[in-house]
Amino acid sequence: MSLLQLPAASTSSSAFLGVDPRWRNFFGFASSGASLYHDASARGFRVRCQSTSPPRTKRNILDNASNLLTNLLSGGNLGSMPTAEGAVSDLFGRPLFFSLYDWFIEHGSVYKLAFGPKAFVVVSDPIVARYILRENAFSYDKGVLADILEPIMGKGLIPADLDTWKQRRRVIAPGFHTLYLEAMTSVFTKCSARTITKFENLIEVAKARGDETIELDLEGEFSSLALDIIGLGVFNYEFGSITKESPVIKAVYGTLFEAEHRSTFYIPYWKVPLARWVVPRQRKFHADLKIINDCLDGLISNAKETRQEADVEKLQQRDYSNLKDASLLRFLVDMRGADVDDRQLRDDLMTMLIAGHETTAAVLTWAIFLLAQNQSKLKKAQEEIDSVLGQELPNFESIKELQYIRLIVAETLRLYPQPPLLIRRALQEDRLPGGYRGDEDGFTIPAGTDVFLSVYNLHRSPYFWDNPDDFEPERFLTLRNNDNIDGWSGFDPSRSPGALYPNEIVADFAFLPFGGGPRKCVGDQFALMESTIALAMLLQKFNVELKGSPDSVELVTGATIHTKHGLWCKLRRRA
Ligand code: HEM
Repeated sequence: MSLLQLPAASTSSSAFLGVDPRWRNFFGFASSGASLYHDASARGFRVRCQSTSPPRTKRNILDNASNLLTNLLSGGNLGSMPTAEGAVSDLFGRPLFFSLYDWFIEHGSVYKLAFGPKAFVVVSDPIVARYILRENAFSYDKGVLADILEPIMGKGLIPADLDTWKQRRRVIAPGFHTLYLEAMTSVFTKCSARTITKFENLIEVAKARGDETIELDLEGEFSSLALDIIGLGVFNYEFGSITKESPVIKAVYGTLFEAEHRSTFYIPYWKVPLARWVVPRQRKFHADLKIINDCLDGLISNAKETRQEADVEKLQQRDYSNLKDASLLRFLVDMRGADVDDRQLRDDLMTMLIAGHETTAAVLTWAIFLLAQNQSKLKKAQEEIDSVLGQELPNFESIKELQYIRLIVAETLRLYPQPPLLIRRALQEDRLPGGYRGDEDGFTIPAGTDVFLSVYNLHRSPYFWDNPDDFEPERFLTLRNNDNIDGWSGFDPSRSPGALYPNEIVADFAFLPFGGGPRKCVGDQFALMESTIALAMLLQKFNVELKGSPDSVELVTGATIHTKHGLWCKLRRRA
């Protein structure tokens, strides 16, 4: 087989960008541009809007052009690195991360994926991942991911330049302190209870027709639940999306849809001059952004008007039971010495809204998908829930006792990591260490090289996991210690004493559900507790089966792995 060649531009809607539509899903590793959010955004509305993203400067354009050039040139300059040669058909009809897995098995844990002169380094190795994410983290930035997200998240933590990131991370991370997380468990419980009530009401209606079972798209329901939770937890805003649709909710879905669409395109079409005024989808996107930004601006100005300044240590000791607003925004505004302009705050909030919404919804979706196919494990989960909770609601303390549910959440993240790939770009020439299965001496990569860290490959690697494709939450209790692999310390829970959930430290970077190193997810504990509570409350009340066969649930990926047509399930009240 020969190296992939870029096909010629076609005459389709993408043609004005010079991109063959067959290549449009390349960067986002998607098999389809369609998504869960399509309907919500398609029913959107238009509002005349002002610019909400930073002005395009000559400098920006030059930087992008020079990045692209460096990257193109680096393609042929990766020395002796094994090269994946695939057929174009490998890229279509299924998400690219499946092909990246096949090439990993064939070529080893560090290989070059070449597309004509363009090349990416694909890493599926814990030693190299640890090096890039932790040991030499500041020699890499987010590369193409930042290009895609910057118009939406501005200088929020994910796309931020290093200086801004350092400043904001220092302020935001302490916001996720223990008392805040404890206060959040009542938000998780309250919102999950609303979802449960909705299902119970639907079952009552079904009963009136003589039916005990309802059929519904749980992915859609989890998306609403996660949106309501992130709104309350991050900026004390009640989306109420479980029961209603509002312009702000529509705008959030519209923005998410566009973010996903952008992540599935190779060329940044949104940077084409005048596109935002001429292309209807771009106009709608900017209108949606304006609606969200207006809403966030209102919340920020309210929070500032009621500011009660205090030192960070004092804020972390607040009596949350007496606070009307326990949100992260309250914390960020009240923190002494952390004054920041409204625009930065808005970028922070927008980043957390997007980073914390779809990811958690995806965890719940795939957990149910896996459990529905493993009814004995679902029963085991329900037995634990019955013995820990009975008919009571969960709280902060019960999370500690819901061990099996926590392991289900971790195992779901192993099999369906969100996102399946982490993206980096080398800021300078670097020497990657030898991996466990690659070149002993490692490889040199030039500045500008785009690196894909395949979390999916790491999590399903036959070299680190027994029966890697099987759903076995229990595996985390008996992980083998592969200390015969040079440079990798194996699995060892004692490296992370007190951790409630398996993490990258325990696995020495063979398990990366939230990344690792300084850019590790700042909301990991929030998300894990949210998923544990929502799952426990659902299984406490209902039995779940898939409506169709597991094979009929098609996967698509943008930033996260989700289904093409929803996760249609049958729900029945437990006796
Ligand atoms: C199950 C749910 C979640 C998953 C799987 C997840 C996963 C991740 C991963 C893998 C990263 C690292 C990305 C990289 O290194 O390129 C990340 C970063 C981040 N996540 Fe999460 N996340 C989740 C929930 C949340 C929540 C609930 C929030 C906020 C409330 C959040 C906020 C962030 C932020 C701000 C970053 C950027 C951190 C930085 O660069 O300093 N995430 N997330």
